[in-house]
Amino acid sequence: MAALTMRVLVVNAGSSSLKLRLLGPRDEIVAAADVERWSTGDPEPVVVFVKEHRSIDAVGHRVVHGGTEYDRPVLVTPQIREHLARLADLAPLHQPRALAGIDVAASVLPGVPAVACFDTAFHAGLPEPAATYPVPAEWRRRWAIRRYGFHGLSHEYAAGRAAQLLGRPLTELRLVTCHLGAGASLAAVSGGRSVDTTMGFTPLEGLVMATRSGSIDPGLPLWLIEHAGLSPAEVTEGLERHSGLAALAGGSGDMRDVLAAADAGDPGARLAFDVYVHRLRREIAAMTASLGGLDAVVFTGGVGEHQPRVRAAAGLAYLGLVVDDRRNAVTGQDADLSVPGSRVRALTVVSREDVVIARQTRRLLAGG
Ligand SMILES: Nc1ncnc2c1ncn2[C@@H]1O[C@H](COP(=O)(O)OP(=O)(O)O)[C@@H](O)[C@H]1O
Ligand SMILES: CC(=O)OP(=O)(O)O
Ligand SMILES: [Mg+2]
Repeated sequence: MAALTMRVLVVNAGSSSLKLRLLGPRDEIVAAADVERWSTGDPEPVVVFVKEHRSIDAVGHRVVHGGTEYDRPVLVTPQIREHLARLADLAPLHQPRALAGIDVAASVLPGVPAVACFDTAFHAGLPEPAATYPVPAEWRRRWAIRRYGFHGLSHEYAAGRAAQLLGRPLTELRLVTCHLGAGASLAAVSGGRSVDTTMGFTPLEGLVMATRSGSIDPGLPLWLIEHAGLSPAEVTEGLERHSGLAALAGGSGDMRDVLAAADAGDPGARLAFDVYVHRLRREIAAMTASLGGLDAVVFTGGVGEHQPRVRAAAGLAYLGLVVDDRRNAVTGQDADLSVPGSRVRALTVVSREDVVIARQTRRLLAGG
Protein backbone atom coordinates (compact mmCIF):
# COMPACT_ATOMS: atom_id res chain seq x y z
CA MET A 1 0.00 0.00 0.00
CA ALA A 2 1.15 3.54 -0.62
CA ALA A 3 2.81 4.57 2.62
CA LEU A 4 1.51 8.12 2.48
CA THR A 5 -2.11 6.95 2.74
CA MET A 6 -1.47 4.66 5.69
CA ARG A 7 -3.55 4.50 8.83
CA VAL A 8 -1.01 4.73 11.63
CA LEU A 9 -1.45 3.55 15.19
CA VAL A 10 0.56 5.87 17.43
CA VAL A 11 1.70 4.49 20.78
CA ASN A 12 2.92 7.20 23.16
CA ALA A 13 4.09 5.69 26.42
CA GLY A 14 4.74 8.56 28.84
CA SER A 15 5.76 8.38 32.47
CA SER A 16 2.21 9.08 33.69
CA SER A 17 0.03 8.21 30.71
CA LEU A 18 -0.39 5.89 27.76
CA LYS A 19 -1.85 7.64 24.73
CA LEU A 20 -3.09 5.61 21.76
CA ARG A 21 -4.21 7.25 18.54
CA LEU A 22 -5.21 5.87 15.18
CA LEU A 23 -4.53 8.57 12.58
CA GLY A 24 -5.85 8.52 9.04
CA PRO A 25 -3.83 9.63 5.99
CA ARG A 26 -4.52 13.32 6.62
CA ASP A 27 -3.65 13.00 10.31
CA GLU A 28 -7.33 12.94 11.22
CA ILE A 29 -8.03 11.09 14.47
CA VAL A 30 -9.91 7.90 13.64
CA ALA A 31 -9.83 6.60 17.20
CA ALA A 32 -8.19 7.56 20.48
CA ALA A 33 -7.74 6.06 23.92
CA ASP A 34 -5.84 7.55 26.84
CA VAL A 35 -4.86 5.87 30.06
CA GLU A 36 -4.13 8.59 32.59
CA ARG A 37 -2.34 7.98 35.89
CA TRP A 38 -0.80 4.96 34.19
CA SER A 39 1.07 3.73 37.23
CA THR A 40 1.51 0.09 36.19
CA GLY A 41 3.13 0.61 32.78
CA ASP A 42 1.13 -2.44 31.63
CA PRO A 43 0.77 -2.32 27.82
CA GLU A 44 -2.47 -4.37 27.81
CA PRO A 45 -4.58 -1.37 26.58
CA VAL A 46 -2.70 -1.66 23.26
CA VAL A 47 -4.17 -5.15 22.80
CA VAL A 48 -7.69 -3.93 23.54
CA PHE A 49 -7.30 -0.96 21.19
CA VAL A 50 -6.00 -3.10 18.32
CA LYS A 51 -8.89 -5.57 18.69
CA GLU A 52 -11.42 -2.75 18.41
CA HIS A 53 -9.79 -0.98 15.48
CA ARG A 54 -8.66 -3.28 12.74
CA SER A 55 -7.05 -2.08 9.51
CA ILE A 56 -3.92 -0.63 11.01
CA ASP A 57 -1.25 -0.26 8.34
CA ALA A 58 1.69 0.80 10.48
CA VAL A 59 2.62 1.54 14.08
CA GLY A 60 4.61 4.56 15.23
CA HIS A 61 6.11 4.33 18.70
CA ARG A 62 7.36 7.20 20.80
CA VAL A 63 10.74 6.15 22.16
CA VAL A 64 12.28 8.56 24.61
CA HIS A 65 16.00 7.78 24.27
CA GLY A 66 17.75 7.24 20.94
CA GLY A 67 21.29 7.57 22.30
CA THR A 68 23.94 8.65 19.78
CA GLU A 69 22.80 6.11 17.15
CA TYR A 70 19.29 7.28 16.41
CA ASP A 71 18.90 10.89 15.39
CA ARG A 72 16.00 10.04 13.05
CA PRO A 73 13.12 7.55 12.95
CA VAL A 74 14.01 3.91 12.36
CA LEU A 75 12.16 0.76 11.36
CA VAL A 76 11.97 -1.54 14.38
CA THR A 77 13.80 -4.83 13.83
CA PRO A 78 14.84 -7.35 16.50
CA GLN A 79 18.34 -5.87 16.41
CA ILE A 80 17.12 -2.28 16.80
CA ARG A 81 14.87 -3.37 19.65
CA GLU A 82 17.92 -4.80 21.42
CA HIS A 83 19.86 -1.54 20.93
CA LEU A 84 17.00 0.43 22.41
CA ALA A 85 16.82 -1.92 25.38
CA ARG A 86 20.47 -1.16 26.12
CA LEU A 87 19.54 2.50 26.60
CA ALA A 88 16.93 1.63 29.25
CA ASP A 89 19.06 2.71 32.20
CA LEU A 90 19.27 6.22 30.70
CA ALA A 91 15.48 6.64 30.87
CA PRO A 92 14.24 4.20 33.50
CA LEU A 93 10.72 5.67 33.70
CA HIS A 94 10.23 5.52 29.94
CA GLN A 95 12.33 3.15 27.88
CA PRO A 96 11.00 -0.08 29.47
CA ARG A 97 7.42 1.10 28.85
CA ALA A 98 8.16 1.92 25.21
CA LEU A 99 9.77 -1.49 24.73
CA ALA A 100 6.77 -3.21 26.29
CA GLY A 101 4.55 -1.29 23.84
CA ILE A 102 6.75 -2.30 20.90
CA ASP A 103 6.61 -5.97 21.95
CA VAL A 104 2.89 -6.13 22.55
CA ALA A 105 2.02 -4.27 19.34
CA ALA A 106 4.26 -6.64 17.37
CA SER A 107 2.52 -9.64 18.90
CA VAL A 108 -1.03 -8.45 18.07
CA LEU A 109 -0.10 -6.90 14.70
CA PRO A 110 2.23 -9.46 13.13
CA GLY A 111 3.69 -8.29 9.84
CA VAL A 112 2.66 -4.66 10.38
CA PRO A 113 5.71 -2.39 10.16
CA ALA A 114 6.65 -0.51 13.31
CA VAL A 115 8.72 2.67 13.43
CA ALA A 116 10.50 4.11 16.47
CA CYS A 117 10.34 7.92 16.71
CA PHE A 118 12.67 9.53 19.20
CA ASP A 119 12.29 12.30 21.77
CA THR A 120 16.00 12.97 21.43
CA ALA A 121 16.10 13.42 17.64
CA PHE A 122 14.93 17.05 17.55
CA HIS A 123 17.84 18.01 19.81
CA ALA A 124 20.49 16.03 17.93
CA GLY A 125 21.86 19.22 16.37
CA LEU A 126 22.28 21.18 19.61
CA PRO A 127 25.23 23.58 19.34
CA GLU A 128 28.31 22.09 20.99
CA PRO A 129 28.46 24.54 23.91
CA ALA A 130 24.86 23.65 24.83
CA ALA A 131 25.37 19.91 24.38
CA THR A 132 28.65 19.54 26.25
CA TYR A 133 29.00 18.75 29.96
CA PRO A 134 32.25 19.95 31.51
CA VAL A 135 33.24 16.50 32.79
CA PRO A 136 36.37 14.42 32.05
CA ALA A 137 37.02 13.84 28.34
CA GLU A 138 37.48 10.13 28.98
CA TRP A 139 33.91 9.87 30.34
CA ARG A 140 32.44 11.83 27.46
CA ARG A 141 34.20 9.58 24.94
CA ARG A 142 33.59 6.23 26.58
CA TRP A 143 29.95 6.70 27.49
CA ALA A 144 28.79 9.31 24.98
CA ILE A 145 28.01 11.72 27.78
CA ARG A 146 26.30 14.83 26.42
CA ARG A 147 23.04 16.71 26.65
CA TYR A 148 20.55 14.71 24.60
CA GLY A 149 17.33 16.53 25.49
CA PHE A 150 13.85 14.98 25.38
CA HIS A 151 10.20 15.72 24.48
CA GLY A 152 11.55 16.58 21.02
CA LEU A 153 8.43 15.36 19.21
CA SER A 154 6.36 17.74 21.31
CA HIS A 155 8.77 20.68 21.06
CA GLU A 156 8.93 20.26 17.28
CA TYR A 157 5.16 20.19 16.94
CA ALA A 158 4.65 23.14 19.31
CA ALA A 159 7.18 25.28 17.44
CA GLY A 160 5.58 24.54 14.06
CA ARG A 161 2.08 25.19 15.34
CA ALA A 162 3.21 28.41 17.03
CA ALA A 163 4.49 29.71 13.71
CA GLN A 164 1.07 29.01 12.17
CA LEU A 165 -0.73 30.78 15.01
CA LEU A 166 1.60 33.76 14.75
CA GLY A 167 1.28 33.83 10.96
CA ARG A 168 5.06 34.03 10.59
CA PRO A 169 7.67 31.71 9.07
CA LEU A 170 9.21 29.36 11.63
CA THR A 171 12.64 30.16 10.18
CA GLU A 172 12.32 33.73 11.54
CA LEU A 173 11.17 32.92 15.06
CA ARG A 174 12.86 32.61 18.44
CA LEU A 175 10.63 30.47 20.64
CA VAL A 176 10.76 28.99 24.10
CA THR A 177 8.58 25.89 23.99
CA CYS A 178 7.48 24.66 27.42
CA HIS A 179 6.43 21.01 27.55
CA LEU A 180 4.84 20.75 30.98
CA GLY A 181 3.41 17.28 31.61
CA ALA A 182 4.36 14.69 34.20
CA GLY A 183 7.84 15.14 32.83
CA ALA A 184 8.69 18.73 31.91
CA SER A 185 11.27 20.43 29.74
CA LEU A 186 11.88 23.64 27.86
CA ALA A 187 13.47 24.06 24.46
CA ALA A 188 15.01 27.17 22.93
CA VAL A 189 13.96 26.93 19.28
CA SER A 190 15.63 29.29 16.83
CA GLY A 191 14.53 29.18 13.20
CA GLY A 192 12.91 25.79 13.85
CA ARG A 193 16.05 24.23 15.36
CA SER A 194 16.62 23.31 18.98
CA VAL A 195 19.55 25.36 20.29
CA ASP A 196 19.16 24.58 23.98
CA THR A 197 16.99 22.51 26.28
CA THR A 198 16.64 21.87 29.99
CA MET A 199 16.74 18.06 30.01
CA GLY A 200 20.12 16.47 29.57
CA PHE A 201 21.86 13.11 29.53
CA THR A 202 18.67 11.67 31.02
CA PRO A 203 15.13 13.04 31.48
CA LEU A 204 15.95 13.87 35.10
CA GLU A 205 17.61 17.25 34.57
CA GLY A 206 15.93 20.65 34.50
CA LEU A 207 12.50 21.65 35.73
CA VAL A 208 10.61 20.35 38.75
CA MET A 209 8.43 17.43 37.58
CA ALA A 210 5.62 15.31 38.98
CA THR A 211 7.91 12.84 40.75
CA ARG A 212 11.36 13.83 39.43
CA SER A 213 13.60 16.37 41.15
CA GLY A 214 14.89 18.13 38.06
CA SER A 215 18.25 19.86 38.54
CA ILE A 216 19.88 19.58 41.93
CA ASP A 217 23.43 20.06 43.13
CA PRO A 218 25.32 17.03 41.71
CA GLY A 219 27.10 16.96 45.06
CA LEU A 220 23.85 16.01 46.75
CA PRO A 221 23.48 12.43 45.45
CA LEU A 222 27.22 11.92 45.94
CA TRP A 223 26.96 13.00 49.55
CA LEU A 224 23.91 10.79 50.14
CA ILE A 225 25.84 7.77 48.81
CA GLU A 226 29.22 8.50 50.35
CA HIS A 227 28.18 9.87 53.72
CA ALA A 228 24.53 9.19 54.48
CA GLY A 229 24.57 5.46 53.77
CA LEU A 230 22.05 5.43 50.91
CA SER A 231 22.63 2.95 48.11
CA PRO A 232 22.83 4.21 44.50
CA ALA A 233 19.54 2.39 43.84
CA GLU A 234 17.86 4.22 46.73
CA VAL A 235 19.09 7.57 45.44
CA THR A 236 17.84 6.76 41.92
CA GLU A 237 14.46 5.73 43.27
CA GLY A 238 14.27 8.88 45.42
CA LEU A 239 15.16 11.31 42.61
CA GLU A 240 13.11 9.63 39.86
CA ARG A 241 9.96 8.59 41.70
CA HIS A 242 9.73 10.33 45.07
CA SER A 243 10.86 13.89 44.39
CA GLY A 244 9.39 16.87 42.54
CA LEU A 245 5.82 17.99 43.20
CA ALA A 246 4.98 14.69 44.89
CA ALA A 247 7.73 15.12 47.46
CA LEU A 248 6.98 18.75 48.29
CA ALA A 249 3.19 18.36 48.35
CA GLY A 250 3.50 15.12 50.29
CA GLY A 251 1.32 12.97 48.06
CA SER A 252 0.36 13.03 44.41
CA GLY A 253 2.59 14.76 41.86
CA ASP A 254 -0.37 15.46 39.61
CA MET A 255 -0.72 19.24 39.25
CA ARG A 256 -4.51 18.98 39.63
CA ASP A 257 -4.10 17.40 43.06
CA VAL A 258 -1.36 19.82 44.07
CA LEU A 259 -3.51 22.84 43.23
CA ALA A 260 -6.58 21.42 44.97
CA ALA A 261 -4.52 20.84 48.13
CA ALA A 262 -2.91 24.28 47.86
CA ASP A 263 -6.35 25.89 47.55
CA ALA A 264 -7.48 23.98 50.62
CA GLY A 265 -4.63 25.67 52.51
CA ASP A 266 -2.05 22.88 52.56
CA PRO A 267 1.35 24.58 53.08
CA GLY A 268 3.35 21.75 51.45
CA ALA A 269 1.24 21.94 48.29
CA ARG A 270 1.66 25.73 48.19
CA LEU A 271 5.40 25.38 48.48
CA ALA A 272 5.35 22.71 45.76
CA PHE A 273 3.58 25.09 43.38
CA ASP A 274 5.87 27.99 44.27
CA VAL A 275 9.05 25.96 43.75
CA TYR A 276 7.70 24.62 40.44
CA VAL A 277 6.95 28.11 39.16
CA HIS A 278 10.21 29.57 40.49
CA ARG A 279 12.21 27.03 38.49
CA LEU A 280 10.04 27.47 35.44
CA ARG A 281 10.59 31.25 35.40
CA ARG A 282 14.30 30.85 35.89
CA GLU A 283 14.68 28.34 33.08
CA ILE A 284 12.55 30.35 30.64
CA ALA A 285 14.99 33.20 31.19
CA ALA A 286 17.91 30.84 30.61
CA MET A 287 16.43 29.63 27.31
CA THR A 288 15.80 33.26 26.31
CA ALA A 289 19.47 33.99 26.89
CA SER A 290 20.44 31.07 24.66
CA LEU A 291 18.18 32.47 21.93
CA GLY A 292 19.49 36.02 22.29
CA GLY A 293 15.92 37.33 22.20
CA LEU A 294 12.37 36.10 22.22
CA ASP A 295 9.27 36.21 20.01
CA ALA A 296 6.96 33.85 21.88
CA VAL A 297 6.64 31.42 24.76
CA VAL A 298 4.59 28.33 23.92
CA PHE A 299 2.93 26.22 26.63
CA THR A 300 2.08 22.59 25.89
CA GLY A 301 1.74 19.21 27.70
CA GLY A 302 -0.97 18.36 30.23
CA VAL A 303 -0.11 21.24 32.59
CA GLY A 304 0.76 23.73 29.86
CA GLU A 305 -2.56 23.08 28.10
CA HIS A 306 -4.80 23.10 31.15
CA GLN A 307 -3.32 25.31 33.85
CA PRO A 308 -3.82 29.08 33.45
CA ARG A 309 -2.31 29.58 36.90
CA VAL A 310 0.99 28.03 35.89
CA ARG A 311 1.06 30.03 32.64
CA ALA A 312 0.23 33.28 34.44
CA ALA A 313 2.77 32.63 37.17
CA ALA A 314 5.53 32.12 34.64
CA GLY A 315 5.86 35.91 35.18
CA LEU A 316 7.15 37.24 31.89
CA ALA A 317 6.14 40.89 31.93
CA TYR A 318 9.80 41.92 32.26
CA LEU A 319 10.43 40.22 28.88
CA GLY A 320 7.72 42.32 27.25
CA LEU A 321 5.14 39.56 27.47
CA VAL A 322 1.77 40.48 28.97
CA VAL A 323 -0.75 37.67 29.43
CA ASP A 324 -4.43 38.53 29.06
CA ASP A 325 -6.38 37.06 32.00
CA ARG A 326 -9.46 36.27 29.93
CA ARG A 327 -7.56 34.65 27.06
CA ASN A 328 -5.38 32.76 29.50
CA ALA A 329 -8.48 31.06 30.92
CA VAL A 330 -8.68 28.68 27.94
CA THR A 331 -7.83 25.02 28.41
CA GLY A 332 -7.29 22.25 25.91
CA GLN A 333 -7.19 24.36 22.76
CA ASP A 334 -4.65 26.28 20.72
CA ALA A 335 -4.72 29.99 21.49
CA ASP A 336 -2.79 33.24 21.76
CA LEU A 337 -2.86 34.25 25.43
CA SER A 338 -1.23 37.65 25.20
CA VAL A 339 -2.81 41.10 25.26
CA PRO A 340 -2.99 42.80 21.86
CA GLY A 341 0.25 44.65 21.26
CA SER A 342 2.32 42.50 23.59
CA ARG A 343 5.82 42.57 22.10
CA VAL A 344 6.41 38.92 23.02
CA ARG A 345 3.49 36.51 22.60
CA ALA A 346 2.34 33.71 24.90
CA LEU A 347 0.64 30.77 23.22
CA THR A 348 -0.87 27.50 24.31
CA VAL A 349 -0.79 24.54 21.95
CA VAL A 350 -2.35 21.12 22.48
CA SER A 351 0.51 18.64 22.31
CA ARG A 352 0.24 16.51 19.17
CA GLU A 353 3.22 14.21 19.39
CA ASP A 354 0.94 11.73 17.57
CA VAL A 355 0.89 13.87 14.43
CA VAL A 356 4.69 14.14 14.34
CA ILE A 357 5.04 10.39 14.95
CA ALA A 358 2.49 9.46 12.26
CA ARG A 359 4.17 11.73 9.70
CA GLN A 360 7.64 10.40 10.52
CA THR A 361 6.31 6.84 10.28
CA ARG A 362 4.69 7.36 6.87
CA ARG A 363 7.72 9.21 5.54
CA LEU A 364 10.13 6.48 6.61
CA LEU A 365 7.94 3.73 5.14
CA ALA A 366 7.61 5.72 1.93
CA GLY A 367 11.38 5.54 1.70
CA GLY A 368 11.92 9.25 2.40
N1 LIG B 1 -7.03 19.61 33.58
C1 LIG B 1 -5.79 19.61 34.07
N2 LIG B 1 -5.42 20.51 34.99
C2 LIG B 1 -4.17 20.51 35.51
N3 LIG B 1 -3.24 19.65 35.20
C3 LIG B 1 -3.56 18.72 34.30
C4 LIG B 1 -4.83 18.66 33.68
N4 LIG B 1 -4.83 17.61 32.85
C5 LIG B 1 -3.60 17.07 32.94
N5 LIG B 1 -2.85 17.75 33.82
C6 LIG B 1 -1.49 17.50 34.23
O1 LIG B 1 -0.81 16.97 33.16
C7 LIG B 1 0.01 15.88 33.61
C8 LIG B 1 0.04 14.86 32.52
O2 LIG B 1 0.51 15.51 31.37
P1 LIG B 1 0.80 14.68 30.09
O3 LIG B 1 1.48 15.60 29.14
O4 LIG B 1 -0.44 14.03 29.65
O5 LIG B 1 1.76 13.62 30.76
P2 LIG B 1 2.85 12.63 30.28
O6 LIG B 1 4.10 13.26 30.77
O7 LIG B 1 2.56 11.32 30.90
O8 LIG B 1 2.77 12.60 28.77
C9 LIG B 1 -0.66 15.33 34.85
O9 LIG B 1 0.32 14.93 35.77
C10 LIG B 1 -1.41 16.53 35.37
O10 LIG B 1 -0.63 17.14 36.38
C1 LIG C 1 10.78 12.55 28.61
C2 LIG C 1 9.67 12.63 29.57
O1 LIG C 1 9.86 13.04 30.68
O2 LIG C 1 8.46 12.25 29.12
P1 LIG C 1 7.07 12.29 29.92
O3 LIG C 1 6.76 13.70 30.16
O4 LIG C 1 6.12 11.64 28.99
O5 LIG C 1 7.27 11.56 31.19
MG1 LIG D 1 3.90 13.10 27.38
